[in-house]
Amino acid sequence: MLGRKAARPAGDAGGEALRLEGVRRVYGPEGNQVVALDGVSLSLPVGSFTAVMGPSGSGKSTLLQCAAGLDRPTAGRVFVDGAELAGGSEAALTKFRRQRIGFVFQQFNLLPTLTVMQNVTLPLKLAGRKVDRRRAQEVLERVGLGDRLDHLPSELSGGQQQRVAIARALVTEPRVVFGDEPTGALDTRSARAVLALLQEAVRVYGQTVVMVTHDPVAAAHADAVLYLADGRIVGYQQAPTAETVAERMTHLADEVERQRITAGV
Ligand SMILES: Nc1ncnc2c1ncn2[C@@H]1O[C@H](COP(=O)(O)OP(=O)(O)OP(=O)(O)O)[C@@H](O)[C@H]1O
Repeated sequence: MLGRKAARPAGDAGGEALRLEGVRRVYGPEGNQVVALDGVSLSLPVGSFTAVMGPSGSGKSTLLQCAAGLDRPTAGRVFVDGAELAGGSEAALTKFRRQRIGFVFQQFNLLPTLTVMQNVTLPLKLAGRKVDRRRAQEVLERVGLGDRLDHLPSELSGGQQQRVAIARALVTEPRVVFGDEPTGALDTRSARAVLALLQEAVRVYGQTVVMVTHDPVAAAHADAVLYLADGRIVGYQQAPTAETVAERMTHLADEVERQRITAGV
């Protein structure tokens, strides 16, 4: 019903969606540098739902930005669906993102003067693709907003706005959808609805999702959790539950604190 990906069963990996090889991101001038990512390598299969967790400042957002082509690594390589997100011009990077990547932000980032339908069809327009209003409507129905097409974002609740943002991220059938704290600004009930939609995108439609979160309950909706500390991957957990994630996060925070004290930082 929703195009070529619709029938892909959950768990039918069908290859690698995202690959990072030795990704490093250093901010700031020589002599005053911050190493935000310190050689991150990972491989995520198509149709996987991964949460990224770690203490504040561990590099989660930087990882997402580098993987999504919103930022350039200082060193290392990023591949999305087998294609390298390489040097090139800003325009080339933008084109790469528009063709292969969807992004959901904490603050929704909808355009306030465009209707729900216009917000959702915008990525198709920007990518120079046919604006298929029927397809956009189907995706909006999927997120439960089929009856709000002509409304402005300001006429919707936060949870509804985030569901529009999810529809906007899914409409181009991107290779990977990235979410940076997509439930961070929502109440518990709206957050649950958003997480259920992301799960459905993965399980029913074979989408690949990578989500940064601080919330163990949100992380437990993913198939696996990647733990970051000081710019490095320090753990990987499959079939997470809110309890096991919370426990690991507590240990991780204690461990990072101990190391910082030992290092005199
Ligand atoms: N533009 C920048 N310039 C300088 N340093 C930066 C910049 N962006 C991030 N950093 C630093 O890089 C490190 C990683 O930041 P990042 O935002 O990726 O962490 P995070 O795990 O997402 O943190 P939080 O959970 O608090 O959002 C931090 O030490 C941060 O201060």
